Amino acid sequence: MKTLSLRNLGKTYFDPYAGAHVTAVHDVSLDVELGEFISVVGPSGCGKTTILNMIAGFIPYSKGDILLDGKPVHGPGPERGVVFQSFALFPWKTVLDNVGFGPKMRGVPKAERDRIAREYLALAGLSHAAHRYPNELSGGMQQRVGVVRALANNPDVLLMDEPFASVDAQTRMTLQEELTRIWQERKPTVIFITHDVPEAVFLANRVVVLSKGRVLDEIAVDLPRPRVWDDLVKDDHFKQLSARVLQMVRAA
Ligand SMILES: Nc1ncnc2c1ncn2[C@@H]1O[C@H](COP(=O)(O)OP(=O)(O)OP(=O)(O)O)[C@@H](O)[C@H]1O
Repeated sequence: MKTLSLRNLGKTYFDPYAGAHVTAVHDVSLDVELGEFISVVGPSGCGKTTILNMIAGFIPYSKGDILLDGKPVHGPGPERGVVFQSFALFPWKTVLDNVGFGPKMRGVPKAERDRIAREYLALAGLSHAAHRYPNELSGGMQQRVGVVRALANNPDVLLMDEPFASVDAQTRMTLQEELTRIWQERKPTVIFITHDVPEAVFLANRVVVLSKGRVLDEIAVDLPRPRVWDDLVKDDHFKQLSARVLQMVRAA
């Protein structure tokens, strides 16, 4: 398991339509501890996805450093798993084979990768769906498969970009509870991007608020775990923390 450091990270894009450079990320420094769960919030266009894509190694950074266990990150790697809003499952593969895909790419033999996939499917309450195809699943189930597919690679760092944005509110709350439960069991380091302030607070140990490509502030979330919505909707401390984060995002 590894720690993640962003040091004075910056990203400038060339915008071909404007014929000019756009600085999406100005100067971001952040140390993420082993097994920490960080939520990142901020107004549209503040650079959240750009930062996540740089950590994933999908796009190069323009300045600064990203260090994973002290080593610079350049390009994607199996120690960093990514979950997007779109489910991005392979439609021609069963759920079991979707989840076993990462281990397959690492050369894990079939029996062992099926065992790994079944273990993760059980963790997400999806054992019954192992032999179905993605188009036979609801949106919430597809997103669960997306999450366990990333986890089946046993990543040190799980990068999540608004993974629950396209499911209904009820399913979303269930997925949030499940994710906190799975995280507590496996303890990967998680960076979770969201527009939803209560979601950010519910999930994280720390919420990072971005504004115009910079870190505006960070708030520690000292709510006890396990976290369940039935308790937290009535919890004054949860409400206060959410209100503080919301104020910051609105001021960002
Ligand atoms: N490939 C690109 N080329 C040029 N500009 C880009 C590119 N990708 C992002 N940008 C610009 O960089 C800035 C930050 O974008 P980014 O998608 O990282 O923000 P975000 O906080 O994730 O936004 P949202 O919450 O709307 O998803 C925006 O001004 C955006 O227009």
